Formats: sequence, C-alpha cells, structure tokens
Amino acid sequence: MESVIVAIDGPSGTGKSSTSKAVAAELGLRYLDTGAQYRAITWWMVSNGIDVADPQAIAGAAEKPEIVSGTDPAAPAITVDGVDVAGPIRTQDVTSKVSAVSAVPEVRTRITELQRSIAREAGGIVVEGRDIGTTVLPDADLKIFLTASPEARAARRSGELKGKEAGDLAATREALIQRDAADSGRKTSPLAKADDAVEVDTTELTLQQVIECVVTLVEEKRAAR
Ligand SMILES: Nc1ncnc2c1ncn2[C@@H]1O[C@H](COP(=O)(O)OP(=O)(O)O)[C@@H](O)[C@H]1O
Ligand SMILES: Nc1ccn([C@H]2C[C@H](O)[C@@H](COP(=O)(O)OP(=O)(O)O)O2)c(=O)n1
Repeated sequence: MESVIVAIDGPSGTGKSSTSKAVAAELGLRYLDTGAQYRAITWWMVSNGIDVADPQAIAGAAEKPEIVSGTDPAAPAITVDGVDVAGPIRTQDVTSKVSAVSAVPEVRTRITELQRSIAREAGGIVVEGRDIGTTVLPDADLKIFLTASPEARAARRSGELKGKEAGDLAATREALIQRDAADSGRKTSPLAKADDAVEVDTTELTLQQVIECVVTLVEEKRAAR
C-alpha cells in the first residue's frame, strides 16, 4: 500500500499493540510502538540510577540513551545503546515509572522527533501511542482512538502477567486507572482523542473484529484518495 500513515491512540489494554501489528502485517505497512520507546528511556533512567521523581534529573539525561526501534510488525524490536530491552521494558517496575518519565517535556521532545523521522522514512506505517493523532503526526491519513471499559482492560492485562508479577484483578485495575489519570493529566501532549479520530469501543469486540474494522477504515481512506 502506498505511504499511508495510520495513528492509533488510546489507554492501556484497549488493544493498540495487537491491532496495530495485525493491521500493519495485513496491509504491508511498517509498525511503530511508541510506548516501547517511552518504556525504553524509562528503563535506561532506572538502570543508570536517575531518580524518576526528579524531573530535572530526567530532563538533563534525556538526550543520553540511543534508542533504536525496529518497524517490522512480525518482529518488533527495541534496543537502548545496542542492548535488546524488549523483555526488561515490560516489568512492573518500568510500568510503574513510565508515566513520570514520559511526562517530562525534554523526554517528549526527543522521542517525538525520533517518531516523526521513523514515520517520514517508513513509506507507510501504523504508529500506536497516546499522542500520535494529536501531536506526533497530526496530518496522519487515518486516526483511530481505541477505548474499552476499565474492567475489560484490567482483565486483558492481568491475563498477560505471569508468575510472581500476576497481582489480583483489582490491583491491576487500580494501577491502570492511575496510569491513565497521569497520562491524561500531564501538561505536555497528554493522552487524548484527536477531534478527527474515529473512536472504536472495543469492550464487546473480539480482537479480530477490531482488526477488521481498522483494515476497512484504512481501505476506505485509500479508495477516497
Ligand atoms: N478486543 C479484544 N478482546 C479481547 N482481548 C483483547 C482485545 N484486544 C486486545 N486484547 C488482548 O488484550 C491484551 C492487551 O492488548 P494490547 O494490544 O497490548 O493493548 P494496548 O497496546 O492498548 O495496551 C493482549 O493480551 C491482547 O491479546
Ligand atoms: N505516545 C505515547 C506512548 C506511550 N506513552 C507513555 C504513557 C504510557 O503509560 C507508557 C507506556 O505505554 P504503552 O503503550 O507501552 O502502555 P501499555 O502497553 O498500553 O500499557 O508510555 C506516552 O506518553 N506517549
């Protein structure tokens, strides 16, 4: 497909990653997980002893790590200073700190530039995150905003956590709601639906139905061009 740009935003557990990967694979587009980039810079801050409660310290270090994102939807990859961090960025520790790190304007400026250059060079891409339609790629050809009830999102998320990291459903729901509030309430490019985004409530939909819905919307856009 010619260089179509699709922005998929929404809170945690709405199906952004699964949907974006599948849509990109089906339509022959590249794929970018921007949450993984914020997780990667958070992992670097933690690994280098930067206090995540100190925005100035975070701002001062924001330019230091080199973050490289792969854009193959079949094999998403992310490295920091050459180290594969695909696993470590998914720990509860990183998850609990990522909102604080990603609220720092210097971090957002840096990561946003990186995202724009990847999207520019991709020749067609699905980019998923929180501020893609509003801030990173306001001229995207199609913007989707995924939602789902907190109960559905918590159930999906806790189904993924294994072993000692698997807390109870109520704790997962609580942590998720707190992260939503932090991400939606920050000053710089908060989680928000763009005015021209199509909202899809996935609470009662299967993943396959969401994928089909987005593929249809992309194809309609393409036909209208
Ligand atoms: N519509 C859906 N119905 C049921 N489970 C879903 C649906 N969409 C996604 N999931 C599952 O929920 C979990 C979280 O999905 P993910 O794509 O990682 O969400 P996000 O990127 O928005 O946080 C995954 O295990 C995924 O398979
Ligand atoms: N475009 C983005 C993407 C993610 N973030 C921040 C805020 C999110 O809580 C974290 C983690 O995002 P991620 O998409 O990996 O989170 P989930 O997998 O949906 O739980 O990164 C952001 O600020 N802007």
